[in-house]
Amino acid sequence: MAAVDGGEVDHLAGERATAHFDVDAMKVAWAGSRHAVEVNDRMARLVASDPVFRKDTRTMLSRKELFKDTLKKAAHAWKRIVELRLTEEEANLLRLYVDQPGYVDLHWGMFVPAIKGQGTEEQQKKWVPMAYKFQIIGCYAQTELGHGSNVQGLETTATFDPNTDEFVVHSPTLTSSKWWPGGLGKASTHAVVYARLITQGKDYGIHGFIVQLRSLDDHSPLPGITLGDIGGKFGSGAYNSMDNGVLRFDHVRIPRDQMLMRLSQVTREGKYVHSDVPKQLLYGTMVYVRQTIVADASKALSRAVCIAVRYSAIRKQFGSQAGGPETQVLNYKTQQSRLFPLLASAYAYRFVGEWLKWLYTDVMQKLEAKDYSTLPEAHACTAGLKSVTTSATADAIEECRKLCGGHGYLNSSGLPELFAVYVPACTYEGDNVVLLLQVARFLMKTVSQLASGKQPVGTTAYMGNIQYLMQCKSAVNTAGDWLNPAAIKEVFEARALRMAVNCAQNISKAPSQEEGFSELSPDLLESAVAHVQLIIVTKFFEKLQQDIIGHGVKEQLQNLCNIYALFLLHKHLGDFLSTGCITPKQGALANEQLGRLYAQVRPNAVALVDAFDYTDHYLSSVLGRYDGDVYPALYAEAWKDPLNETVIPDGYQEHLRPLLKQQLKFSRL
Ligand SMILES: CCCCCCCCCCCCCC(=O)SCCNC(=O)CCNC(=O)[C@H](O)C(C)(C)COP(=O)(O)OP(=O)(O)OC[C@H]1O[C@@H](n2cnc3c(N)ncnc32)[C@H](O)[C@@H]1OP(=O)(O)O
Ligand SMILES: Cc1cc2nc3c(=O)[nH]c(=O)nc-3n(C[C@H](O)[C@H](O)[C@H](O)COP(=O)(O)OP(=O)(O)OC[C@H]3O[C@@H](n4cnc5c(N)ncnc54)[C@H](O)[C@@H]3O)c2cc1C
Repeated sequence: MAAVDGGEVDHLAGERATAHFDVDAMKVAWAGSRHAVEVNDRMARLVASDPVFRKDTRTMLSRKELFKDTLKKAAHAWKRIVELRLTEEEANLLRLYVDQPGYVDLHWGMFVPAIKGQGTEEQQKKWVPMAYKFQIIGCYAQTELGHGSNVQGLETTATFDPNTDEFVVHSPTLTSSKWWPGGLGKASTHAVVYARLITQGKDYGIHGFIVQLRSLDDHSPLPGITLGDIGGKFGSGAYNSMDNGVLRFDHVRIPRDQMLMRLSQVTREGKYVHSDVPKQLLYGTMVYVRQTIVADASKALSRAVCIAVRYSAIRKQFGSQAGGPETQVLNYKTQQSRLFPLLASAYAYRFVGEWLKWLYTDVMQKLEAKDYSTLPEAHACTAGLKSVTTSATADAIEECRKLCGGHGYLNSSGLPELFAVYVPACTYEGDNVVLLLQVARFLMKTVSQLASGKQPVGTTAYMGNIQYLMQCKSAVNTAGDWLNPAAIKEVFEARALRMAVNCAQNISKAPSQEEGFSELSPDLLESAVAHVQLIIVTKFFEKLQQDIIGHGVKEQLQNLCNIYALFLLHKHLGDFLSTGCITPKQGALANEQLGRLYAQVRPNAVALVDAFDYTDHYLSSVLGRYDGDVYPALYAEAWKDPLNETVIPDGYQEHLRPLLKQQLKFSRL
């Protein structure tokens, strides 16, 4: 049976007509500038119009086919980047819209930044141009079979041999095998390897080394190196396009100058010298990537929300008893109360991601000038925001799948693959719980310094207002009062501070700081989440203070900001009540206001997801199509499944026919 033809109609035109704002101006607010809209659009369309970048049959490919397809796409993307002389910004976007995880992500996302951040100028001059021209392919080999979170616990050794001026890189145990690095399994020729530096008989802890893994002539592993892929991962398609790898070293020798020596050096004689920079700069690449992961969260979340909103406007159920039309599921208040907070979160993460990028750039400039004072805050912000936004996004993608009912479970909805690709973000680049505990540690330090009169700055500046925030009571009296940014900010600040102070007080009752921290760690996690949510809410309000142009755009963003904040208040009502920041009545008023805000978003919902400006190719979802022509597309998609290549399935003769024709009968029948 062939596919049914779809019409040329925009089934969502009615929805688009009800929008109260200028969608093109909203595109600018979302993307950050008119230039960003233009370049995003151009790169997305370039990818969408190129048959090599098709991805509609991806989930049906075998692992080998998928990997080969990824190599093909990466090579083709590079060819186009060179042919069209794309700028770095354009090239990054082109890769983003190709939308298939692969070795290039780690090559550009971690290998190059690691060399730039931790290599000397000389090392950068030698290695970066080769990496930029793809004469070498690199990955980031830190995690081992036995240790990922605990970086200080890594076991791989790099022992200096002064006789030959080389390091001997070795995997002393099974658990020291490098395990997980993306791009390592099959593609990379080089890696930045993290290993314990041993010289003159002393262990100086973890350092980075550039190690060649494969021959540049025939790609075979170099002597002493064992490596391969670690095996299939969660979901079909999805992250299986990536060759996450295993790597073992058997006394592999590398020249001394392949230790990344910007932060510390080993001299020709084997003397260890540490520069006067904080040793945590070794973790700089992780800080950089965590910051990019926050921006990625808004991308992934907005994709899922775009699919769920458009489909919810098309899908109709119930309400036609009198012969009238059925109800669009988007009109159900339950659908709105599940979906609109996710829509608001997508915008919130987009703006906090923008701010985090600014913070990161600012910290980097300060580091260049040898000012290391903002490093702890940069670490806490990147770790905390990475954790909160990825956990919420992973949950939200799954919620969007459910919001699309049964069809959301089909691969052709795009949601299963999006979830499977996205969910490891909660683990990679730092397990989300481990990272939140880092934030909590930073908060406990800040609280303990309050007593000494040290004024907190940046994202913890609110803690300086401790006298007021520990005893204030919200003055909200009506549902409308919750639209006042000051009222929202006050309760979020009071909640975060009171939770942190409670933890600090309880820790101080324990026999030791360490025992108290461990005992209180579940509470500390919640305290860290409260602090990070305050940052997101605050940055959304700050965004609204900026010059936002376009008819109705600011009003829509205000609604979304209020939804984001009041939804969090509703979700974490227990925190706000138990810390005495609000009364149960005020909690109920917040919920009442939320309902009103959802009603205001409803006519704008489709236009608000249109403002993400995603092509159908990037969305890769029959449910999220721009034209809303969902049913013919679903129908056509089914016939593409390999199972439908023949009318009679493979296996009929061996297993179905004998069963159907069997003469044996159960004796009881
Ligand atoms: C375009 C680009 C696209 C990119 C796409 C990429 C694709 C993505 C694909 C996926 C790719 C996935 C790729 C991958 O997955 S790569 C592998 C990622 N691995 C991890 O993230 C491991 C997580 N673990 C750690 O980071 C450390 O072990 C932690 C932090 C847990 C402990 O650490 P440690 O054992 O040392 O102990 P400590 O807790 O006593 O801390 C000691 C002090 O250090 C401070 N501190 C700690 N950390 C930092 C920091 N970072 N900056 C500044 N400071 C820092 C800390 O506050 C404390 O300060 P103080 O309290 O003493 O003052
Ligand atoms: C898809 C993917 C890609 C990756 N790519 C790379 C890469 O390119 N390069 C690379 O080097 N690595 C990579 N990794 C590895 C990744 O960085 C680690 O898996 C991650 O840091 C988590 O470490 P772990 O696996 O050791 O988890 P574990 O630490 O073993 O976590 C197991 C459980 O223990 C809990 N836990 C651990 N420590 C604590 C603690 N102190 N307190 C409370 N709870 C704790 C965690 O919350 C978790 O629930 C990748 C991983 C994945 C899944």
